[in-house]
Parts: sequence; structure tokens; C-alpha cells
Amino acid sequence: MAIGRVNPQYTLEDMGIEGLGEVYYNLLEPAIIEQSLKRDEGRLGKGGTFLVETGKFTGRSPKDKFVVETPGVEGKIWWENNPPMSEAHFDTLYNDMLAHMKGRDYFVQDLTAGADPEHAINIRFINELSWHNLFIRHMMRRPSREALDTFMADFTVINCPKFKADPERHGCRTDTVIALNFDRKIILVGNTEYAGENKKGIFTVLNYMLPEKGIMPMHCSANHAKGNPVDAAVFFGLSGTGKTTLSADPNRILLGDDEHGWSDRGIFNFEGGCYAKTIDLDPEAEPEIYATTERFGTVIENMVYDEETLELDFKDDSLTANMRCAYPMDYISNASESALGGHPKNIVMLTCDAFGVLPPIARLTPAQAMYHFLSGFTAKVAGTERGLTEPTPTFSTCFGAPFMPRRPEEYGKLLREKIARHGATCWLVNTGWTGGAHGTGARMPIKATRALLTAALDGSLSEVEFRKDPNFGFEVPVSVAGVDDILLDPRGTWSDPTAYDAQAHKLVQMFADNFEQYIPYIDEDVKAVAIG
Ligand SMILES: Nc1ncnc2c1ncn2[C@@H]1O[C@H](COP(=O)(O)OP(=O)(O)O)[C@@H](O)[C@H]1O
Ligand SMILES: C=C(OP(=O)(O)O)C(=O)O
Ligand SMILES: [Mn+2]
Repeated sequence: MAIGRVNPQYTLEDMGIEGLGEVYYNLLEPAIIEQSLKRDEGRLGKGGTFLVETGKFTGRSPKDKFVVETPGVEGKIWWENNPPMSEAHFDTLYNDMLAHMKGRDYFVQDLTAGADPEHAINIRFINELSWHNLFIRHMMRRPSREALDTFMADFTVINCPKFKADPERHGCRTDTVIALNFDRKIILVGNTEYAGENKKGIFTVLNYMLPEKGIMPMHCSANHAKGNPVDAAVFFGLSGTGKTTLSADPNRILLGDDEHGWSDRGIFNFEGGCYAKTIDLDPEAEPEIYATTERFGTVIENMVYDEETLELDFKDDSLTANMRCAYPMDYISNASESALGGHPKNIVMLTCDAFGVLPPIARLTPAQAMYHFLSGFTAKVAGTERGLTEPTPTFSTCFGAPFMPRRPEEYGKLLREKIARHGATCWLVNTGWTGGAHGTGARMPIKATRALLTAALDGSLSEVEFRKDPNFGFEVPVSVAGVDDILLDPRGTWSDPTAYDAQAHKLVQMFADNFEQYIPYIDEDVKAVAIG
């Protein structure tokens, strides 16, 4: 018997998924939490949050993510970045997962991705963990209750953390697997409890689908000026660079914290919720996000807390540095209801430079923006991928290589055209280290980053004097109100400026070595701004 609300013609049985225990469809938050408590999946926290631990898997598993080599994807996938899985292996995996599901209870949410109805897709999430179902209900967008009665999915995600894959049988790498089949329109996830896989899988699907419709999918957060959705800004960045933190700006309206599309009509959020890191979360620096950690239903992942008072310890990273909270967008008081914005006036590329070399902000020409978009330089921060314990410099193209099924130039070309057509101003912002590399220097103060962004977005930054950076060729402001001048000159923040020069030269060489792979694909003007 179906418990909850579902299209009567479209139950799991109708999809050929049979023999399960109880199946709960589209439960609302209180009912899901009741089920999660009954199953001992976690406990209630302050204000009615839901506290969970995810065991061994506290970050994504990018090396265990596969794209199935089906006829429909031929010539479209960037295989060097997306390990292939054969159709036969996938079919075995699918059958084995369905066998594993027999007799167990499952939780279904029918949700959508894409705030622009013209480009939205319907997704059915089938979760073994009840709290994953709560998480994804927060993170995606919700059809009306009536629409559930006729809901049909464009894509299905089956997520079974208790299922163990077999590399021999399934053609995967370990007993953890994330398998994307674009032709069968299924994502299978096995043997990881990290909730983020649920949402980042769908992001990968949209990154595959949307370019064919001329829409640029972006790993970015976004906001717009109060009362003026046309004055929008996007913030590209790999995990840990500050997308979530910096887009929740009390002076602007939040569009979304992680994934957006850019169509001929403007930008739109793919999601309906946020997934914020809570390590060192400071009520003064980030009041909006902090407040969500005491709201009903917020999922709090891998945080240490006082057993008696349920007080969260924002400093304790003993479970992981990637501790998180997930909540619906409307828990942020200045969030946009429509999640739609105009063509971005400003495009910010966030980088967390662990070398302490890059300036806190630089203005980029369109060609330089393309260069930095394809380069995607940053540091991976501790915890967001399994096994990372130190900030590790990396070039993650499009500021999100783990989620890009297609070749980087394809995204690059789309972005280029849109920047040119709409005349966006582009910036590179270093939210990483200053005063020395990681280990010597300190993380860029959030206050300084915010002040610089405010000036960039309100236009006042364009009025100040700029210098040309001798290593990177971009323009750096000399003095900005509200920011220590010294911060604007990274060389001057190092106790030994010659050590800075040496580190800067090394970084320039790293950029040059990394960029060689894109030379055959890019325009002359981008070649002309390549550094090193
Ligand atoms: N100058 C800064 N700008 C942005 N974030 C900063 C800065 N300094 C420290 N941080 C911290 O870095 C982390 C950025 O993470 P987050 O905003 O979740 O990134 P993303 O959403 O891109 O993964 C947060 O924990 C934030 O408190
Ligand atoms: C959910 C994630 O996104 P981000 O860290 O960019 O917020 C992730 O990388 O696992
Ligand atoms: Mn984020």
C-alpha cells in the first residue's frame, strides 16, 4: 500500500520496482522526521533541527562516480574526467540494487530542479535513509501537492547507502558507486551516506542536458540588488571558496547558493535550498546561516554537540571539517521567492588560493575571464572530498570539474557568448590566504571580502585607481574604502617579499602548465592573455 501522496499511475511498482517493504511517498517534514526518529537515524536538535552522522563518508566520492557509455551520449562526454561504465555493468548494478531493496522500506520525494518552468526537470528521489529524503526535500524545488497526483519523472535517483557495489560485477572502483545513465535517466548511488551526492548528481545531469538548449549551467551562487532582480551577480567557485557564505549577503536578495542556469531570459536557481558548511560558523559574520541551525527540520550533518543542552560545537571538526546544515531557501530572510534574476551584471570567480599569492580582488577582461574559467584554480579544502585533510591547490575547470560531463570548452564558449552579449563585468576574488601561504598566513577576513564585493557590485569599485599585476596581467584596485590598503597588495602582506615573488613565479608556471591542454580549443584573444 502506498503511504502518502503519489500519482496513482506512477508508483514504484509501475516503474518495475517491486517487493519492497513500506514505501512512503512525498511525506512532509514532520512525518519524515517521525520516521527518521523511529529508525534511529538521528535525533532532534535545538529548535527541532535533525542531527545526523554519516559515518565514514563525510564528503563526496568523485573517483567513484561513473557515466554509463550508452549510444545516446556518444561524442558528448569528456571521458578523461568522467570514468565510463559499460551498459552491461550498469544493468547488473541496477538489478542487484533492486534485489537489495526487496523487503526494505523506502522514501520517495517527487521534486523539480530549475526555477524557470521552461527548463525545469522532474526528479523522483528514492531514498533508503529517511533523513536523505528530508535533505533532498529541502534542497530541490517542490511541485504543488495537486501536481503530485500527475507527476511523472524525467530522471530518477535511487540512493541506497547500505548497498555495497562489487568492482568485478559492476565495473566500478570500490564498493561505493555513483552511476549516471543519461539514456535510461537513472542515477544509482550505493554505499555512501554523504547527503550531498543526492544533489550533486542532479547538477551533473543538468550540466549534461542544458548546453544543448543554449543554457549555461553554472557551479555558482547568485544574488541580486534589493528591489532590482535585473542587477544580478553570480559567484562561481569550487567547494569551499565561499559561494554559500558570500551569496547570503544581508544587503542583497539571495537567488541560490550553488547551482544556476543562464538562459536568454536571465539566471535561475536549479535548487530550492542551501547546504552550508558550519565549521567556525560565526553568528556575527554569517547571521543568516547561523540562524538556520536552530530552525525546525534543518538537517545538521556531522556536527558535535552537547548531549544534554544540544548546543552545537562549531569549532569541533572531529567528525569532519565538512560539517553541514541543509535548509530550504526561505529560512534565509532575504531570499528571492521566484529564484529568477536578470542577466548578471557582475560575474565573480571565487578562488581559495592556499599559496597566498592572488590579490583579494582583480578585474578581468572577457578574455581573462575565459582564461580563469577554464583554469579554475583554487585549493580543495579539507573534507569536501574524501581523504582531504589539508588545503590542496588544484585546477578544477569551470570551477566544478567533478560535475562537468562535457568538455570544458563547451561551457566556456556558452559563457563567453553570454558575457559578450550582456556586457557583464568579471572579477577574480581570492577568499584564501593572505600574509603568506597556508601554514604561515591567515585566511582572508570575510569582512574584507564582503567590502570588496559590495564595492564591485554597487559600481563604486570601478571608480577607483587600478594597477596592473605584473605576474597575472589583471587589474587590481589600489585603495578601497573599508579595506586595509595593505591587503590589496599581497606581496606587501608577506614578511619576506622575495619569498612572495618565488611563490608567485611557481604559481604562474602551474597556471601555464595546466593551461596547455586548452590551447588547441581556444580563441586567439584568450591565448594572448595566457600567463607564463
Ligand atoms: N574571506 C572569506 N570568504 C568566504 N568564505 C570564507 C572567508 N574566510 C573564511 N571563509 C570560510 O570558508 C568557508 C566557505 O565555504 P562555503 O561558503 O560553504 O563555500 P562553497 O559554498 O563555495 O562550498 C566557510 O566556512 C567560510 O566561513
Ligand atoms: C555539496 C557540495 O557543494 P559545495 O561544497 O560547493 O557547497 C559539495 O561539494 O559536496
Ligand atoms: Mn556551498
